[in-house]
Amino acid sequence: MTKVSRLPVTEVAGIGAQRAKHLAQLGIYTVLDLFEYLPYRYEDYRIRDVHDAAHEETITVRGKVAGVPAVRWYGRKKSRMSVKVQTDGVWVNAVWFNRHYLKDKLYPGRTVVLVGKWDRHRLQLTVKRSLFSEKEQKRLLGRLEPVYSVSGSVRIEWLRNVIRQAFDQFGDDIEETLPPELIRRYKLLNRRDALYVMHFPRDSRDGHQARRRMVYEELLMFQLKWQVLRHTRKKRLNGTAKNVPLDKVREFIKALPFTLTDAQARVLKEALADLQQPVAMNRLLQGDVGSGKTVVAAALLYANYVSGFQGALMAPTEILAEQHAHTIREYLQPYGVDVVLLTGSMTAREKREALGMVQMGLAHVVVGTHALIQESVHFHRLGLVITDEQHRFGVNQRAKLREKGEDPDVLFMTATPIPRTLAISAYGDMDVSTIDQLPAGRKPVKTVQVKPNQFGSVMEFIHKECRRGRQAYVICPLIEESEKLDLQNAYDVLEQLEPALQPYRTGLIHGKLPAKEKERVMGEFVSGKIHVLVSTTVVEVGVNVPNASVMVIYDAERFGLAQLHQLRGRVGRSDEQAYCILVADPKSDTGKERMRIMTETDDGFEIARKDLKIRGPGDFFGVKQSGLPEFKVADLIEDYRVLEVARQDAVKLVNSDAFWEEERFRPLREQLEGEDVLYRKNFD
Ligand SMILES: Nc1ncnc2c1ncn2[C@@H]1O[C@H](COP(=O)(O)OP(=O)(O)OP(=O)(O)O)[C@@H](O)[C@H]1O
Repeated sequence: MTKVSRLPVTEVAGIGAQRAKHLAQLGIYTVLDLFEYLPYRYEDYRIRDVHDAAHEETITVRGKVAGVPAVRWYGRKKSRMSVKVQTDGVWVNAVWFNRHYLKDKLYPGRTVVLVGKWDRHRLQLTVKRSLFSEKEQKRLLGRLEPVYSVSGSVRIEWLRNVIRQAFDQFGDDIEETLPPELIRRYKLLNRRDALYVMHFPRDSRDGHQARRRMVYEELLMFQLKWQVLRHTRKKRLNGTAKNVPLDKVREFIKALPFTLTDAQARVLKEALADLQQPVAMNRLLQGDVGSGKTVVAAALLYANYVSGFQGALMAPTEILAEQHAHTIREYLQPYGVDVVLLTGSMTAREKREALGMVQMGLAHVVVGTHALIQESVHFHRLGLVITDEQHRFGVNQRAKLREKGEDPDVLFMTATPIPRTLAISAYGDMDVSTIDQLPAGRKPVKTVQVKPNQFGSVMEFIHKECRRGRQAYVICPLIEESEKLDLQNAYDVLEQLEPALQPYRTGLIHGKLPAKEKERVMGEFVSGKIHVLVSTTVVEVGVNVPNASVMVIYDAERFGLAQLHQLRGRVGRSDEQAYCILVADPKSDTGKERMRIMTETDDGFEIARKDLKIRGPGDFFGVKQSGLPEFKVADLIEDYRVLEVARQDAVKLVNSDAFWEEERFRPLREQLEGEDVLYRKNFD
């Protein structure tokens, strides 16, 4: 049997060298890649009744032209044509943009099929595609057409055809990856049929079955990866059981300027117990914004140090790395711990110096960005690695760092409040600790929503807080897909704010600013020289300036709940009352709901739960910010149960000898192997 995973796409009739190059740009090299290049949605050519269609839904309707089209021109090129079409007893206003040449085809009485976006309030259909000929209608009506993400010179139509062709030629060679018992237990489609139906579903029931199979496969692979890692680590047992002088750690904690909350103390105890085990720690520490994760990290780095090991702390951005270095230094320097910063933007000389310190073990704690996992960094008895905002680091990056030491203890910190059960399922191989309590005396951040035209009163409020010696953040509107526009926008906001905030000083920080400049602006904000910090990107503000008491977020409805909550978490980090002002005029129901939730609750876990309920797709769990892994087919909320089932199956498989030895598991093992070289050695 031909291995479709090894066959180049040029084996498919109609794909020459040139076309193969274009496909390569989409990451498609082999025939199997082609099969696995799944559509991200389907165009639904099943005729719908407008009465049942939701607002803004894309629908296909059949109707009779009931009038003469009217064309309006905007300049010489742009046009808008509209005509009444009668369907299901409703007079729908059909609108075309820049398609005036279709006018002659739209004569009264003609039956047409139109695909477009439905405006339920205006009874209007903005047409995307019009099917006039009977032939075309016959070909498409009633079907679900796959839509692929394509770029460059690859066209969807062509891609569809070659995938069909590939199935004709090689479909039967698609290998089953799941063992027969799992297929039977869950009544899954075989891999070939599932893939075929994913591309060419006959109806939604059909599609549902195919999706079910692909989701299970994807989640099982995901869980297997984790379980294999965990399995090998446990088997090797070569973590180091540290001999932690607990009395010293206790002294450290006693000397802190505050008492740890019960939650902090409990979590610290859990992690300290891990350090003393021969199995390397692999723990997720989740805690709401401002719950005090950093001091727990500091205490652990200290425990690691007094046990005779080097420690590392990895942050997602330079600003955060710098801030952490600063904070950790404040905590640990009095105990003779040398903290060294290592970031990408340091000069060659600074870097060399830092690297030398790290290698010789003169640096006891290294704080940095991704720069930490580069080849040139050689650690000296690396015993503990802590990563902050762990979701920004991929599995491989984490594993790389792990390999640098002698299998160090690893703690991942995240502020994204993922309900605990979901966290345990998603991070299959980790233990989970949760700080579910804020330091005493914290007041909930007072959150209000204002309309964009209330600019004046917002300024007044910032003035008032600044007069009291407090500081403020202003987050600029988010303009997706264009950094340039973002920047322009930020400067515009600054220009508007500066005079309005006189005599208080404003500073701007954005992604494009050189590192040194960022550092300077941040430094001035921390020291209070700048009163109001204007910022474009969310990441740049993952900081701790307890004196800041106001957070203004422009266009708040455009951020997801998780992001909004993160941003709001930048204030309310002391005993003083803090405020969050959401500047928003939401039109959509989701936008309104988000604003309502934000103004009603301050508790991250509660927000996560509520969001799960309303489930704005692409909001909490759909976006990268959520901290959960992203999948091709699976959806963590919808398929949450499958995730848990897959986890249990993966645990059982990995712990059975059959999985490692028997033929029926070979395709699974091979697929895992193909995923990443890092896993390969587990199969030797
Ligand atoms: N037990 C405590 N009592 C009083 N203040 C505390 C306590 N623990 C931490 N803090 C202070 O609370 C502030 C927030 O703590 P920290 O920066 O560790 O939060 P975090 O959990 O990392 O938050 P985020 O994820 O929002 O960055 C800091 O100024 C810290 O000094």
